[in-house]
Amino acid sequence: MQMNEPDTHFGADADPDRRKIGPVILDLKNISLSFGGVKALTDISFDVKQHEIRAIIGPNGAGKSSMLNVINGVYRPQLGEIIYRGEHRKNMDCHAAAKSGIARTFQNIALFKGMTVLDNIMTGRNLKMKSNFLMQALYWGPARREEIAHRVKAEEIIDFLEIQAIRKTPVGRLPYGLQKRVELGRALAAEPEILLLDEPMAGMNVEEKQDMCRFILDVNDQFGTTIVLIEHDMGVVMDISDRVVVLDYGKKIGDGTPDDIRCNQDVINAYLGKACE
Ligand SMILES: Nc1ncnc2c1ncn2[C@@H]1O[C@H](COP(=O)(O)OP(=O)(O)OP(=O)(O)O)[C@@H](O)[C@H]1O
Repeated sequence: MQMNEPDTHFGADADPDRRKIGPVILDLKNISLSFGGVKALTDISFDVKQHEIRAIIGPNGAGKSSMLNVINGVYRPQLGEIIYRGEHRKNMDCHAAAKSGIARTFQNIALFKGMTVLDNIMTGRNLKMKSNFLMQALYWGPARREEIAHRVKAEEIIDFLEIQAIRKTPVGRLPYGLQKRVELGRALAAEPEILLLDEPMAGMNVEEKQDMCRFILDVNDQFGTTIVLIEHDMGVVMDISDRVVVLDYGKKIGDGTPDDIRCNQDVINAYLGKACE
């Protein structure tokens, strides 16, 4: 498969010293996942360090989205182990993963198109809400105070993502690049420790990609959020990632810094298509 050429520099090269990369917080060991006869992942191991930007790349069907789905508990691997914040599990549980600080965006935008930007971002606060449905329906004392606090948080995210002007606009009316930004906002509303981004730049023009890169780097830098992202644009991947893991037909064929990956012959053969310069 042919990827986009690195047509621009996306700035802010990952600098592990400045950004204080921490210890491993997520360790995936020997993960295998099949759907009937289809082996989506075979014996995959890699880890994610606190505060790093970790990319997963590979051709279509390589197993990248399946890997994110294993990390946030949507898929349960048949073999392997996941160690998250020191706790060993055979698989993650979707709700527990979200509660314990793993948030996600999707390849195809998954927002409520008829709802405003603000309300979509508020849905990202759901897991943090303590008041029950009845209290919220009656908008009673504590529920009211709680909602105000959550709205303040949502507004902070809106300011951070520079989308104040569209906060009351229904999401379905926004151009694609802005919808992707709102989806990032909804994931940030959960105040995640690990943010999983599935092709955050897909379908964007160069300017929109530059904006999205800046926001991803700022989230990582200012909030200390660890980021795991799937991306096909190699210019973006090589510019913003600390480490890259490469999948091909469900197997791991490379793992290392962007420079290691650029010059890895298996990765060149399977995906990059040309030797490093
Ligand atoms: N729910 C599912 N049921 C059956 N097969 C699946 C399912 N999810 C993924 N697969 C299969 O697993 C393999 C890996 O798919 P996956 O979507 O993880 O790849 P990918 O690297 O994310 O591809 P792309 O870059 O096209 O999004 C494919 O053969 C796919 O058809």
